[in-house]
Amino acid sequence: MTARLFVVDDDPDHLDSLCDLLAAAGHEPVPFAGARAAIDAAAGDAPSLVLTDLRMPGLDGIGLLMEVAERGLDLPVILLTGHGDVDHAVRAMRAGAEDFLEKPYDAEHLLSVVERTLKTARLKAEVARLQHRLEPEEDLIGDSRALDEVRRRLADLAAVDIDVVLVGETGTGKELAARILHRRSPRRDGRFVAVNCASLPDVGADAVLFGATPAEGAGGLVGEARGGTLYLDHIDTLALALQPKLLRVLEARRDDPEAAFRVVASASRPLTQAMAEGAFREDLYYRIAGYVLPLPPLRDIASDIPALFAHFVRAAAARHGREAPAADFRERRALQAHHWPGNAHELRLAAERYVLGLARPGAGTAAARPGGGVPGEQTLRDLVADFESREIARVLDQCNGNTDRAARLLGIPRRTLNDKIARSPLLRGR
Ligand SMILES: Nc1ncnc2c1ncn2[C@@H]1O[C@H](COP(=O)(O)OP(=O)(O)OP(=O)(O)O)[C@@H](O)[C@H]1O
Repeated sequence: MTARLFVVDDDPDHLDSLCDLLAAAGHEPVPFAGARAAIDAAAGDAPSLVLTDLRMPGLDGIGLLMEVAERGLDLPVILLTGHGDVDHAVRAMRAGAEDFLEKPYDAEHLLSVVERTLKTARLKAEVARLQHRLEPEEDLIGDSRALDEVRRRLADLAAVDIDVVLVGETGTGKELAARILHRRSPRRDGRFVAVNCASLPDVGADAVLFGATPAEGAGGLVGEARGGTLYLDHIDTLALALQPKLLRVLEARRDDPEAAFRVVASASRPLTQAMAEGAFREDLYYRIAGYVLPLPPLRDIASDIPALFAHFVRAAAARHGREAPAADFRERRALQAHHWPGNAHELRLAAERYVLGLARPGAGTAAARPGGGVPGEQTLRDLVADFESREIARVLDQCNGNTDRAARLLGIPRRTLNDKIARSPLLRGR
């Protein structure tokens, strides 16, 4: 199977002959005279393997290995060492080299080491992919009507080939929803590649996104999403300079169904707003906004908060090796009364503090909800009385204040109704 390999050597003759050997074996070698250039290119469009000389001026083979590890690049590296360079070879293996070959090496032997390394890397990727598919499916927690609606929409959208924009405040589960879309879509064999547009570097974002060699089409992170899902988080912050290129790549998807991928983009504000401010291109919007799905903030689905909190409590308890405490009625009410500007992120932290015994759920939060009062202090009796008063007020309105008819409709004696009216501050002044 043809593989793209980076070959690094400061000796041009040796570099040429190595590349010829690899090309003759059916691979696609990319030559580099220095380690630095190879690493920068790998960060944009990773090859299947790097074959590098150990001793080079500037960054040497060990330095290259260390940078690969530091940048979290999952790249097998084979080192070519000088004869008798045992110390360096040992250091290289410790630094994470896949293998090393002593010069002068036998061409056959080099090719067999390359093939073996490529095979191991493919197997590792396959195992990771299968493991991912075996992981328990994370689903949206909550059964409020709004969340049910989101769930239904996600199921409909997953089945069809359409790009989706998810709009919601931070922590409203946009990434979770995007992963659900990916998992349930016909393209789930491809990868789910998440790109946080807000944390792309100022310099070099182009290569990270599209690859270092634009002539070859989309490489980089966009290339990795081929056949899968490209999740563009915080797309409203994508630099204007990168937007036309993204548009071109998305348009090119149509020409090559094999390379096609679904775009799921997310934003914390409507993209139409970013467009009106001139921060987002209209043509790109109309390319990706196949369907715009809003995700509700926690304060709008307060009935779901206790279940989500319990989920985070269980996760935090497992992580810290503690018992999972259960919030009591008052605590659950306090949680529901909070404004939760950080939504699930904030709720997760509250759960962690609760598990560690650092704070009660909702402690110091009730007043944070605008106009929310202090429901955390209410008892069940208060809540029932509150509900009863509202129901009586509704029926009284319906009967134009006629207590006889209202008592009949409510199924209680008129005297009882009058008593309740006299005792309720809400009803007394009516
Ligand atoms: N309804 C939900 N059910 C289960 N887990 C949820 C739910 N909502 C959010 N989460 C969890 O809360 C965490 C934060 O959610 P997520 O990262 O999806 O939010 P986001 O909207 O993408 O946030 P940001 O805007 O900050 O990127 C994740 O671990 C996610 O799995």
